[in-house]
Amino acid sequence: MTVSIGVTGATGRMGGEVLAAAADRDDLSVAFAVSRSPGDEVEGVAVEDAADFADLLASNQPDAVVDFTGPASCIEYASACAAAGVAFVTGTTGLSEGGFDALREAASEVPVLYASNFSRGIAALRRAVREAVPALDGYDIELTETHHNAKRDAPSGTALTLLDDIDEARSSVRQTQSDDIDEVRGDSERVHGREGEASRSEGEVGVHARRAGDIAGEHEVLLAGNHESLSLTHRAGSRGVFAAGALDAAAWLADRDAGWYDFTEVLE
Ligand SMILES: NC(=O)C1=CN([C@@H]2O[C@H](COP(=O)(O)OP(=O)(O)OC[C@H]3O[C@@H](n4cnc5c(N)ncnc54)[C@H](OP(=O)(O)O)[C@@H]3O)[C@@H](O)[C@H]2O)C=CC1
Ligand SMILES: O=C(O)C1=N[C@H](C(=O)O)C[C@H](O)C1
Repeated sequence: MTVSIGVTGATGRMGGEVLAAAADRDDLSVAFAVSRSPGDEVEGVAVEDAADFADLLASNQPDAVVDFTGPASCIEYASACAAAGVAFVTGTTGLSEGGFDALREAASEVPVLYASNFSRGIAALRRAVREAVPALDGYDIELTETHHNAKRDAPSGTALTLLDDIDEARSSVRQTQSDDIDEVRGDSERVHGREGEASRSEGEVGVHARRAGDIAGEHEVLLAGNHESLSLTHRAGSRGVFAAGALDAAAWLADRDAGWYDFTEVLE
């Protein structure tokens, strides 16, 4: 069965990658693509007006929509998909708490899959981090992400996901050490960059965002103790890895029930 998809942000960096990757697959077809600046073709697909998104959903009835745009438009596209009964895959980062609430609301109507990073390498890095943090309990942790100079949000969505993984791994360590729930709870202090008098406090996680050139995406989690350190690093060589993962997710999500899904489920 061929899964048909709608693509948003077609004139953007990721939109173009998604259309290029879809053209190479025979399990997927592109029903339509939209942008706020329609007109030209991208990867041989006519780019239609984003203002007509709801009509395009109704007339094409795609199995899923793949979205890499911005926080405001992501929510608008998700609610249109919820109204039309179409599955929604998004990798858009920079969403606020309210934005995630709106996405979860859409998930009560249709299947929704959000991932801050659609690469298999980051999925493996996350597993490695969740293993390394308890194994190196008490080590200092610093997270550095590097992206192209046009990225809007900082820290990256992936960095935020990794920080949550670190907190979760640390609280599972505390759980094995204490029965007192107040001692177990609590996220690490996140220190974004350092300047001047800024000595390190125990347990904080340093977070560093670099923006330069056309780097597709790099994330490093550094764990350092006395006389040893462990550096876990992922480098995306091109945006194709993200597009491939998002299309895998769309193919997987298309016939699911309404609900909130995770990219790790696609990889199982
Ligand atoms: N999860 C993952 O694996 C990955 C996630 N991303 C995320 O995907 C998103 C898009 O990245 P990228 O393609 O590089 O960005 P671009 O700026 O190149 O493209 C975004 C496109 O979205 C459209 N858009 C619509 N509304 C908005 C809005 N309110 N704000 C911004 N753009 C809007 C724009 O097209 P138009 O105005 O014509 O509609 C634009 O072309 C980002 O949030 C990025 O962090 C990126 C790579 C991988
Ligand atoms: O904007 C990007 O380019 C990327 N954004 C995602 C993020 O914010 O983590 C994923 C990837 O690193 C590329």
